[in-house]
Amino acid sequence: MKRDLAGPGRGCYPALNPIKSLRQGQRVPTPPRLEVRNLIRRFDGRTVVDDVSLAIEPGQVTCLLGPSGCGKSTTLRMIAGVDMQDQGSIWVDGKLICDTVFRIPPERRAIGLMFQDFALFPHLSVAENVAFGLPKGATRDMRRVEELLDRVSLSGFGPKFPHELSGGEQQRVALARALAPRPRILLMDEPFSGLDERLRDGIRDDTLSLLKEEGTAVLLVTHEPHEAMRMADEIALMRSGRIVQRGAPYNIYNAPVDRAAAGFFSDINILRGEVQGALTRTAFGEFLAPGVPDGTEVEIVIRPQHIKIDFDRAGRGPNPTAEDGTPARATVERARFLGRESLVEFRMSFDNSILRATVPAVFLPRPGTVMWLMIRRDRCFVFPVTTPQAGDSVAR
Ligand SMILES: Nc1ncnc2c1ncn2[C@@H]1O[C@H](COP(=O)(O)OP(=O)(O)OP(=O)(O)O)[C@@H](O)[C@H]1O
Repeated sequence: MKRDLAGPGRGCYPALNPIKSLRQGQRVPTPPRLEVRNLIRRFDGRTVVDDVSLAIEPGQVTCLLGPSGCGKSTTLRMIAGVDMQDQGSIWVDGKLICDTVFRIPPERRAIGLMFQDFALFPHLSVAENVAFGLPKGATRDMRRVEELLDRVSLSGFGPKFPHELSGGEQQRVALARALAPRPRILLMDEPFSGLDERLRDGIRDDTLSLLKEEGTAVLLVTHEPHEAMRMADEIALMRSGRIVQRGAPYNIYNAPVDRAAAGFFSDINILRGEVQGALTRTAFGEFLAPGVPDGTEVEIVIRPQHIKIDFDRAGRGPNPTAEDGTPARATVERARFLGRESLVEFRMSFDNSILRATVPAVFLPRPGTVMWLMIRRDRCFVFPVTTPQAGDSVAR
């Protein structure tokens, strides 16, 4: 059945009601460039995408970030139209493009794709590769091709063939090819994963400025927190098929929703304690746990860079402060210089547990040295106890 997508009914963006809005003297809200609502996908009875909803504005880069197998690529494939959801709908500029009944085919979605294997056509020149998605015929807009090649710093490369280019150059051609038809939306699946580590950050930055210039709404899939922090206006953190947290990189990093979210972005230390009278006792003094019943175990998460180190003063540490709280005595187990920072592992006198601290300098105290540690209380997160995960340092 052919349906008029602009008209009322299923294809009409339900949040819009111009008449009502105008009566109230308000501006008509613009629908997001891309919106997915409650997408669900099951394979062999297993739910791999579980009620995923997202909205992306023009010029915005959203990163779908999560560990391998959490359902990121499957989400992208449904938006691209190469896989079908079992439930949920996909909307572009307020118009339905796909639900479980209605489906616009991939080639008519005006969505650009740049997937992991961005393979260029080997028998076509660079210019022909970039022109591939443009309307066919003699009038193909070669000015657009030249403009894009120039913009990805490959002007003059048009007559070359893909095998004559480096991996980074090929990636830039692939980006130009994806952007040539001016897609309203670009879906990128681990687009930088094949590149040399040293090249990546530069290419990420160049790609980001081009995407911003073009005003494209971008959904980028990655399992690398560093990449998401560098590229995203918004991160959607995904785990086991669900989006567990969404927000600006700063907010996701500084206000993680749970212990696993904190641990996804960096190494973490865990202090464990039992709540008694709304307080948890740790090596670093007492922490407030308001409203938590007595006897509940909680975890206090602290990143290694938020641990302060001080010297021993004949068996005493620094005086407690409001910001840092009570210092705790610890002995150096080992110290390593990692380039940008030094990583020092301490054994806590309080309970023999290990805590890791980083220092942005060369700092290599001898094993056995007694020192005092303080933790930035404003950088601690208190969560109910969950199962330990690889990489955690747990103190009790
Ligand atoms: N066609 C399929 N048939 C059966 N299972 C599938 C199919 N496609 C994906 N899966 C499964 O769905 C889950 C999610 O896969 P998906 O590729 O979306 O994960 P991902 O987060 O993108 O992982 P990665 O970062 O490793 O690419 C995986 O367990 C995968 O094995």
